[in-house]
This record gives sequence, C-alpha cells and structure tokens, in this order.
Amino acid sequence: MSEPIISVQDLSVRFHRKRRHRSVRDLVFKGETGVRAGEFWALRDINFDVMPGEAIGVVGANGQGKSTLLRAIAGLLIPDEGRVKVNGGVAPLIELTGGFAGDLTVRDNIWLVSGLHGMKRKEVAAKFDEILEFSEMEDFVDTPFKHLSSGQKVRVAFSVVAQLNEPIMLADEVLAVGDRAFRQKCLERFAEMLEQGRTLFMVSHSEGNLTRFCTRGLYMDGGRLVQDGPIKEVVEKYFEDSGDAARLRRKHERKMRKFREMGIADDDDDDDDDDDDWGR
Ligand SMILES: Nc1ncnc2c1ncn2[C@@H]1O[C@H](COP(=O)(O)OP(=O)(O)OP(=O)(O)O)[C@@H](O)[C@H]1O
Repeated sequence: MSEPIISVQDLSVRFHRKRRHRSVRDLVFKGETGVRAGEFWALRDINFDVMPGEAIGVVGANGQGKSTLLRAIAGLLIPDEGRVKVNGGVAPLIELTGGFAGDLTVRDNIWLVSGLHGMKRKEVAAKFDEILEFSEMEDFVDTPFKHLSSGQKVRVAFSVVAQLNEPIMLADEVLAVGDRAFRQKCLERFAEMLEQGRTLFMVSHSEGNLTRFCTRGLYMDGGRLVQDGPIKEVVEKYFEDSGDAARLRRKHERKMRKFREMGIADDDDDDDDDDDDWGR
C-alpha cells in the first residue's frame, strides 16, 4: 500500500472579518474558544488523505472554504491548527497570473515564472516554444504582460503551469476561464495529465467537469468537510442542498421585507442575519 500524496490532519484556518459592530447574537453564540471578535474559521477540523493518482473534486456554495483549502495544500497559507503534508511537487493552477510581472514581456514572464516554479534554464529553453504555442500568443511574445487582455493573460499563465512536470495538480475553476476553444484545449490537457497518473485536486461548480475528471468528491460547507465520497453522490447531495438553501433564502428575504414594511427591522438586521445564518 503506497503512502498518501496529500495528508490533511485537523486542519483549521481562521480569518478576520471586519465588522461594523458586535451584535448580542455574536456575544451569545460566538463565544467559542480560539476565535476573537471579528474572526471566523474559514476551515475547521478538516481531515482526509489523498492517494497518488486520485482525482478529487471539491464542491460547495460560495464562501465555504474550497479555495482556502486549495491554498493551504499549495502552501500559500499556513494553518492556524493542524497540518497539511504534501509528498511531491504541486502545479498550482490557482491564482494563475499571481507570479507574473506586468512590465515584463510575455517572453520574459515565461522565463521568470518557469524559474519560480523550479525549472532550470535548460528545461525552460527546451519547453519555451511548446509553452508559447499552447498559449497561441506567438504574436504577443514581446508585448508587456500588462497590455494583454485578461483572457490572454490566463492563456499564458495556464500554458506555463500546465507543462510543469509535477505529480499534483491543483485547479480552482481554471477551466471556467478563457474562450471556448482554449477551454477545450485545457480540458484535453487535463485529461492527458490525468492519464499520466497525476493526482488532481480541483474546485469546480461544473457538474460536467466534476464527473468527467473526478472520482471522489469533497463537499465543503461552513468551513467543514461535510461529505467525502464518490463524486456522483457528493455532487448529488450538494445540488440537493443548494435547492433547499435557495428556497430558505427566498423565504428569509420575504420575511425580512415584510418586517421592514412593518418598520420592525432595518437593513442592519438583515446584514447580521446574512452573516450569521446564510453567509457561511
Ligand atoms: N485572505 C482572507 N481574509 C479574510 N477572509 C478571507 C480571506 N480569504 C478568504 N476569506 C473568507 O473565507 C471564506 C472562505 O473563502 P473561500 O475563498 O475559501 O471560499 P470558496 O468556497 O472558495 O468560495 P467561491 O465558491 O466563492 O470561490 C469566505 O467567507 C471568504 O470571505
């Protein structure tokens, strides 16, 4: 039996949220230890192992901790509690354009970012044409990066990161960017990389991509891992819950509107409820 390639143990990450005031509700219900005023757990007590070659899809509504989990695995943030063990290099298809310098040309950026990802001069020289060709940005090779459109920037960035020879791929909605033709190319590249036995960890809201690429799903809700199982079951549960949440939200909004009309609630009350009951 081989070792897990990613091991997440009791992982918790806390962030600070600026608030205008502390409500009585905060004082009564949020007296939990370890979280100071205005702080909240973006991830709480997360535990799972990933074996080499697994393809994991992370699902959940907006703001539930999916990207934070990916950032913790990529080593972009340090856990407040617990630990993340990663046994191998990571190709982070997240925050794609992060390491790129606006004033440098596309050419210089390909060199720079490949180098930042640990590629040697010789390796970059050997792969340079392939990277540029994949991005289809040959005509812009001497253009400053900041003059590219946002889609063009993503093309270049994806092309650099996607050719890294790392065993783990982290992807955060990367397949939702770029135009139709480029997206198609990215999907094919993804499929190839999976066939090579790489491990995939991806966040997506697309049922099609999740079921096409992933076999196992993780469902994040309120910073907690609420389900870990076969991707089909996890996606089904997530969609089922989203339907209920949407119905509840509409009911809540109707109630608040009525209270407002009756003059017994103001916009602040609505915000508070949003934070406490719906925002997480
Ligand atoms: N650097 C930060 N500082 C403070 N709060 C943060 C920070 N990064 C994320 N958050 C908060 O942490 C929570 C989880 O955010 P995260 O980006 O992980 O959500 P997500 O599930 O990926 O959402 P989405 O589907 O919208 O991308 C959110 O409430 C978000 O506002």
